[in-house]
Order: sequence, then structure tokens, then C-alpha cells
Amino acid sequence: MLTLNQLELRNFRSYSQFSLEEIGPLTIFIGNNAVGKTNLIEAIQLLTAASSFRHPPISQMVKWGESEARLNGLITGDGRRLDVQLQMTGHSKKFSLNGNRKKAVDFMGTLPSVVFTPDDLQLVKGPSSLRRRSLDALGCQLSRNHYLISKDYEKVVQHKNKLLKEGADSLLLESVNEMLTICGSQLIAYRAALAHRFFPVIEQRYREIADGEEAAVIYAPLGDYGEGEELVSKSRDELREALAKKLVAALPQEMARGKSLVGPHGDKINFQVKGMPAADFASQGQQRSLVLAEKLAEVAMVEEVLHVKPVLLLDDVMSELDGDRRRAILNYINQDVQTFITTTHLEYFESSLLESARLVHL
Ligand SMILES: Nc1ncnc2c1ncn2[C@@H]1O[C@H](COP(=O)(O)OP(=O)(O)OP(=O)(O)O)[C@@H](O)[C@H]1O
Repeated sequence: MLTLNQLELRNFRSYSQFSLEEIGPLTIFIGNNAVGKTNLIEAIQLLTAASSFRHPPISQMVKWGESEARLNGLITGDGRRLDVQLQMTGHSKKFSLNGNRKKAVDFMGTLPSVVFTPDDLQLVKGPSSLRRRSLDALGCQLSRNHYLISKDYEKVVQHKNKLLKEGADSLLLESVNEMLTICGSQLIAYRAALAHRFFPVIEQRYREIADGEEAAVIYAPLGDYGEGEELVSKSRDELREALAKKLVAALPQEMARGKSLVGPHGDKINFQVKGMPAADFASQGQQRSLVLAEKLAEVAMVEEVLHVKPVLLLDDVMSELDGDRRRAILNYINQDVQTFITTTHLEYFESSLLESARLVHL
């Protein structure tokens, strides 16, 4: 099993220097508010998933007054020793693996991670963009193509929005729509394939956490193209045609509003509990169970697809969960997933767990 064995931060956020060696299966970072706990979770996420859940500009991560930040990690296991490094200056990020420069896309599969923060509790009732981002973040860690296509699609939509704002003519917009159709239908196909595999795992985890209560997660991007089995059975050509038609129909309205309105950047992903839309009806407890089910399902998916156990990063979520839901997470931790937890108080943890943890006071 691959694990993060050493971690070193230099001039990263609030840290001039921080290092931790011989890291074991469970580490708990304890400290007061603003002491730098989340900064450590972010550093580990950058060295594993090559991204930060905070989505900051690079310059924000370099310690104030410094010109360069550096993160180093040593990943060991399965007879391997991997030195991972991320150097950040004002505008650039450089990843390297065993001294060789890597693109983010080639770096991110080395040791994946799943992160759970209090912000994730907005996933159920918050805007669809949060659920799309969450699905794509998993997809990007699982598949190089998902990453590349979502980046390409983002660029084309940005370009189209710029043209729409500038009042470009329909001929130019139609040619951009052709590119959008190609990348967009591919992105839909990747999302559909992932959702088809991933959502039943969320539903299963939810049943386990919520005493058999039924939940569903639904991705139906192209209206009458259905969801689940029906959607994944569509060929790439069918998806392309369906998206192209929608883009043609929407163009006059897009030109009038100066904004791109159709495509996977507007896809809806919705949770249901007992057949009802969770965004409208789920209680606080049901929302927490859904998000927890999603996170545990992410761990399972990474393991199933990449045959690597991800690192689990739990940023200050224990205080947000009740006893049963905390136990559901801690059960997972027992199933040997290397885990990092931040907390301001240790009272949320059972003594047996604390005995097996390394406590790092900040
Ligand atoms: N680029 C930076 N340079 C210096 N300090 C920074 C930088 N970015 C963030 N900080 C500081 O890091 C601190 C926040 O750290 P962090 O978010 O890790 O806190 P935390 O321990 O998780 O707190 P809480 O328990 O309140 O969530 C703040 O004091 C902030 O000012």
C-alpha cells in the first residue's frame, strides 16, 4: 500500500518551515483556529491530487513576503520510493516526481486523495456547480482523459463567452459551437460513464449510513437522453448530435443575453432522498449522510479504478457530524486508508482511536 511517509513545507501559506517524518496510518493535527491546520490539508492535497479544494490563485499559497513556496513529500510502499515535489512562484506551479518535471495530469495519479471539508456540506443544497466540480474532481483523478477534456471544454466555453460579450456574429459563434460540441459531448460521455459507476456506490453507502433509507443521485444532461444505463448506452455520435441541436436552438437567446447557456457547464446533478429532491426536502442530518456517503464512495471508487488506496483528508468535519456518522468514517479509517484529520478538540474521538493515532499539536 502506498502512503505518504514524509511531508515538508517551505514558505507555504502560514508556514516558513514545517516537516513531519515517519507518518503512519492516522495523523491528527490539533490546534486553535487559524493556527494552520487547513493549510496542511491543502499541502497534502496538492502533493497527491495536484489541486486544492480552495481553488486559490498560486500567488495566494506562497507565504506573504516570500517569492517561492515548496512542498515535498516522500511516498513509500509496494517496494517503491517516490519523491514528490511542488514548487510555486507567483504565477507558476512546477510538479516533479523523483526529480523529473511532470505535468499536473501526470503527477496526480501517483497517490490520489479524497478530501472532506465543512464546505462540502453545501453539496446537496448548494448550486449544481458544486456537484459538477465534485464529480469532475474525482473524474480527473481517475482518468487522464477526463482531466484533459474538462480543461479543453472550459477553455472553449470561456472563449465563447468572450465572443458573446463582444457581440460576435453568428457565423463565428457557429464555428465555436462546433468545437464546443466535440469537447462538450466527450465531457458528457465521461461524466455519464463515471456517474453510472459512482452513483450506485454513493446510494449503497447512504443505505448503510442511514439505516436502509433510499437515496439516489441523478445525472441527466441532455433532457430526453435519459440517465444511468440509458445515457451510457448512447454512442458518441448520438451525444454529439443531441448537443449540437441544443446549441443551434439556443444561439439566438445566447446572443441576446451575451452568455453561453447550453452545454455541460450547466449540467444538473441532483440528489434525492426517498424519491424527493434532496435540495428541497433533505434534513440537515440527511444532507450530512449524503455528503459522507459521497466521500466514502469516492474512496471506494479510487481503489476500484486505480487499485490504489487514496489518502483521506478530513478537515475539521468531526465537529459537524453526530456520533453515528463519525463512527461511519472511523470504520473506514480502520480499513487501512491513510488518514489525516484536523480538529480543534479531541473530544470527538474515541480513546481507542486516539491510541492508534499520531497527535500533532500545532
Ligand atoms: N499566503 C499566506 N501567507 C501567510 N499566511 C497565510 C497565507 N495564507 C493563509 N495564511 C494564514 O493562515 C492562517 C489560516 O490557516 P488555516 O486555514 O490552516 O487555519 P486552521 O487552523 O484550519 O483554522 P480553523 O480551525 O479556523 O479552520 C490564517 O491566519 C491566514 O492568515
